[in-house]
Amino acid sequence: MFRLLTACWSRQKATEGKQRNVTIIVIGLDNSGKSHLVAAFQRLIPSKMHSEMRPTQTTLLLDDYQVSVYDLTGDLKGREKWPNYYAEAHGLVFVVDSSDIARIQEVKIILTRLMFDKRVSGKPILILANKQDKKDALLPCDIIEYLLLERLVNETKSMCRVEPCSTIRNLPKRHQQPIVIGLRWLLAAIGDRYDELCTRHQTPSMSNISSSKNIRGCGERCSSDSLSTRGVGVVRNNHRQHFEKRQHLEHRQHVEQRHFEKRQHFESRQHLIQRSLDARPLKPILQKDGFRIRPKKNMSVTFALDVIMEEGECSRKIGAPNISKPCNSQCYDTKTPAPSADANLFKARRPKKRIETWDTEEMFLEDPRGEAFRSCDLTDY
Ligand SMILES: Nc1nc2c(ncn2[C@@H]2O[C@H](COP(=O)(O)OP(=O)(O)OP(=O)(O)O)[C@@H](O)[C@H]2O)c(=O)[nH]1
Ligand SMILES: [Mg+2]
Repeated sequence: MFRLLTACWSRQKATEGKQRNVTIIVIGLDNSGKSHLVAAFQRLIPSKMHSEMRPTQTTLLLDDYQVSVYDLTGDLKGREKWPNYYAEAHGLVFVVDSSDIARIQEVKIILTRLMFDKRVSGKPILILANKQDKKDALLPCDIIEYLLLERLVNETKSMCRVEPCSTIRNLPKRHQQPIVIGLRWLLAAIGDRYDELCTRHQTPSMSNISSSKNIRGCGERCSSDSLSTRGVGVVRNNHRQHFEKRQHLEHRQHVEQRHFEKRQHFESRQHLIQRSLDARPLKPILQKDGFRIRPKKNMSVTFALDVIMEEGECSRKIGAPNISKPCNSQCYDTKTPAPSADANLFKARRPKKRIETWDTEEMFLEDPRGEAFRSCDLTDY
């Protein structure tokens, strides 16, 4: 009995030891389904911890992670508070109402600004194309094309996955699987760069404090030095003045150079943001010869930064110039098996295929000309 208890205790200790604390923020426009998503997390993930300490925060236990999920409101007032959470977050979940085509331009503006924020750039982002149960919902390929996501990923170096889903309760469980699959992908992406992401959210404040201290310390030292040299010969004084003048000049040149670089960086960023915000008409994406084009299969798409990855795997060479292009015609592998049964949902597994299909046959119209997948070829732009 004693041995059994000791074994249990040491196993518990070992589990605690390798558990990682992760912070994730859930954002997106108001009414996109963020709160429903968090409720779905709670329902689908058999976690022992559902902290009710703060209404916006939920704690989940999944695989080796203790995940603090912050559900932030998406109205204008709520959006003002988002930046307070950026530095803290290891990864982000961005929820899109795929059925609200009228607000897709707003989504584009918000997402572009978000991904270009220096506290967010480089962090993994899971984009959930929610409300796929609705008849006119945009598919991931439509959303990717309209948001110019491939370009955004390339320029901001944030790994990204688009997962179609539905968060409402009364749908069959298999329609909610992508939620957990997406979260697993996000956690795996965070786990691969965990130390870097942890230091990153400490670094800005720490370095600010230490650098400001250094500057002040240096200033104090200089003034005391100059006091101590008063009264020494005029020649030495001249030398010193000359030296200080030179130092001052060099410092000014350095500051000007930095201003110039900052300005250049700012201008190029503005240019990129503006380019990304240029609206592209949705009509050609959605219509062809008067027919609404709807592929029968709905699927998730992962953007990596270097090599083509398997689903759930993450890039180790962040910052490499190329990204994989999973969203081209070859990648829409219609033979890919549908996600496995519910029983496998919570097993820590790494499926073989990168593109996950999700059968939405009953939700979409038939494609009368069999041309559905043409509209998804992102290699054209
Ligand atoms: N059809 C359908 N409706 C959904 C789905 N998810 C959420 N909704 C509906 O969308 C509405 C808004 O959902 P919420 O979860 O409150 O949205 P939110 O993003 O938290 O909104 P804010 O907190 O105001 O930013 C509700 O009426 C939900 O019933 C979905 O998957 N399918
Ligand atoms: Mg909400």
